[in-house]
Amino acid sequence: MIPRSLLFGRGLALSHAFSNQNASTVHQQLSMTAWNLRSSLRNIRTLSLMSLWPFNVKPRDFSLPNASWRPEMSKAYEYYNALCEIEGDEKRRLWRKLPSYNRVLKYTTGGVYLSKIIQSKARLFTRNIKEPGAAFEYVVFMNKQEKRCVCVFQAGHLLEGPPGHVHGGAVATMIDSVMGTLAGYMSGPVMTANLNINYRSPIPLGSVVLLHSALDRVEGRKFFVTCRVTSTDESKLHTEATALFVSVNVGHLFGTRF
Ligand SMILES: CCCCCCCCCCCCCC(=O)SCCNC(=O)CCNC(=O)[C@H](O)C(C)(C)COP(=O)(O)OP(=O)(O)OC[C@H]1O[C@@H](n2cnc3c(N)ncnc32)[C@H](O)[C@@H]1OP(=O)(O)O
Repeated sequence: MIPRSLLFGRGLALSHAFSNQNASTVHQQLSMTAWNLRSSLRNIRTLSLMSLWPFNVKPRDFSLPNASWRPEMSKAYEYYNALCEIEGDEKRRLWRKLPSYNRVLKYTTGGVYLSKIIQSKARLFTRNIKEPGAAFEYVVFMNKQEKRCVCVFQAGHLLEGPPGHVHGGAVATMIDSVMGTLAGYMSGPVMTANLNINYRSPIPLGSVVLLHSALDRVEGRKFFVTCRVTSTDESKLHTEATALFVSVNVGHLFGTRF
């Protein structure tokens, strides 16, 4: 049953509308009531879309182009996207564009620290700002055969560190995410064990850069990965990094080793 407070927002009730008001006020209030009813139904629909049931909504793919992308971002995207379409045969394609969602898993159980409410509210750090272009705008292209990937990254205004430039932590976040995505793509679930970064030149806020990441070597569960952040024409080096990722079982990720 729909609660009365939802149907008649702002305390507006039909009985009240008909008792002491003149006709035009009654008409106005009836319109308001209809409006409230419509907006309540909209609310209910929104609530159902927000539910934890995993199969009712197609999640937004944040890696697709949007209006906030600068021409340089679109150009780099189109370049790598064209590489993805070179081979007709799906299996023989060297490059793949990875989709990107704002949740790692729709709903997970078994975490020792997370309540179900926190789990349901959890969002991927790099995708938790909905406003297009405000923060991390990026897309990853993967080349599994060559054990490398390229990420096109446009740094939004919310990522400021030094005036007019991107925060070093935001750069580190992107580097960790891209290297982690590569290691994870090659091996399954991984965690960052070690990350070393050399900042060579600051990245202007709002600019577009490329992150080139490669799998250097594998030793048992250890995946050694490198990353270079450059301008889109690759003439300028912004950042260099190396990292160690250790493959883990799913239980480790959720805090329950089984
Ligand atoms: C799944 C869904 C995917 C979704 C995609 C979303 C994309 C987003 C991607 C986002 C990505 C973001 C990613 C994130 O942000 S991950 C979040 C940040 N990372 C962490 O919180 C990790 C915390 N650490 C641990 O959990 C454990 O220490 C790990 C799992 C790393 C290892 O503990 P474990 O008990 O399992 O293994 P082990 O201790 O036997 O060690 C194994 C081997 O590793 C060597 N070793 C360990 N540490 C170091 C070190 N610091 N330097 C050098 N070596 C080190 C060690 O000597 C040994 O070598 P060997 O003796 O065998 O030779």
